[in-house]
Amino acid sequence: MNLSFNCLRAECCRPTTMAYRFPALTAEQRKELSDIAKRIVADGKGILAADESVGTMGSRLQRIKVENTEENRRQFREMLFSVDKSINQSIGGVILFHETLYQKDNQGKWFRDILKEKGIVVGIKLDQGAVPLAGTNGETSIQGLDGLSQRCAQYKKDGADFGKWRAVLKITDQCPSNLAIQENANVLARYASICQQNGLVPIVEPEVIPDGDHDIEHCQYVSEKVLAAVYKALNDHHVYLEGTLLKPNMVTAGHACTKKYTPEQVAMATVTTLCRTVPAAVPGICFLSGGMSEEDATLNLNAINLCPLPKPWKLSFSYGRALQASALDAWRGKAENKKATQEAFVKRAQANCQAAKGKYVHSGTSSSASSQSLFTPSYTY
Ligand SMILES: O=P(O)(O)OC[C@H]1O[C@](O)(COP(=O)(O)O)[C@@H](O)[C@@H]1O
Repeated sequence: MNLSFNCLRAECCRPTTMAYRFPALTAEQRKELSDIAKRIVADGKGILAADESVGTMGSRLQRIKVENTEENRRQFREMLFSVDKSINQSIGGVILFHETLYQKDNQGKWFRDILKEKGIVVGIKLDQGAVPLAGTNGETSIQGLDGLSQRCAQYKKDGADFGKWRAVLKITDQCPSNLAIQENANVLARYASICQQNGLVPIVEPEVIPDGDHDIEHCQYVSEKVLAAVYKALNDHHVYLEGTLLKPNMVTAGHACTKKYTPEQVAMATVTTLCRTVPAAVPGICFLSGGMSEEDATLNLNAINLCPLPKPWKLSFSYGRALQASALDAWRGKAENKKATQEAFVKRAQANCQAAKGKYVHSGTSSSASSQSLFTPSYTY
């Protein structure tokens, strides 16, 4: 038998680079990756995305009139990471920014050790921001592939077990272009492959941002095109899907759309999109919150988990703004607000854990911070 052909039928015999003959990963590597991915999304757990870059954190802190210094960023994050150990019932992973991975608490203990002792998996933001795609209507690619393998190897030694890379696609009359879709899919796949080679589970984040007045059908059409391209590229790059997590946008109308949709409509459009594009081998899909209010992000996630369509993946959260807005509002840069800050964070984490099981019951008493829109126009770094 000639094994350099992928099919024995004469009419379609073509030489091929068969991944099974040149395996990208050993059985041990695959097991490690799949175990990490499953741990992060086990039993309704989700991810705290505390990986805001310095600039993004600056705009968060500006809202509460706190100066964007390294020490203020450290203090806020220490409050989140030092909550009671029971947080591990709702948070399976925390994504850190480079600076935070190398920070310590007031007692001199590494943040990463604090998280690991709680049984929480440590992740690291690996992308290095958007750059223009020439010849497009302001579209972008993401940089950070150069030296990525060395960075991943170092982060793995320093305690990280998963990575995150966010690509940004926008909806306008001409966008996203085919170039932006293909380029970002390919870069995400290359990043995912490099992560896996270094023992990090890649979180693949192709975000279709909610700017615009498009309706939900338009967002669904675009999200399907983007996700289909991403999974084609991941397959082309021999990425082991069982050792990945997807971080997509929910399928919603644009922020300026006048028509409003219920959580059930968002859920139906979102799960339909995922059914059409995301293989069942992917263990978990952790949504970003994309500027929704904390409460909307929780209600939509709950509706998604109640949606009567096939759902072969865990459907959970990887929220930045929707897990931290009330906490930031409670903190306002004052040490004496520690208890209120931690309570606000734990409350959102528990609510989203319930939503990831389709068991969230809205209490009817939302704080003003939790129902406030967290939308930031053109949220591209
Ligand atoms: O612009 P930055 O600093 O990369 O941050 C992007 C943020 O977007 C996310 O990918 C998703 O955050 P949201 O849930 O707030 O939409 C976070 O992980 C990250 O903190």
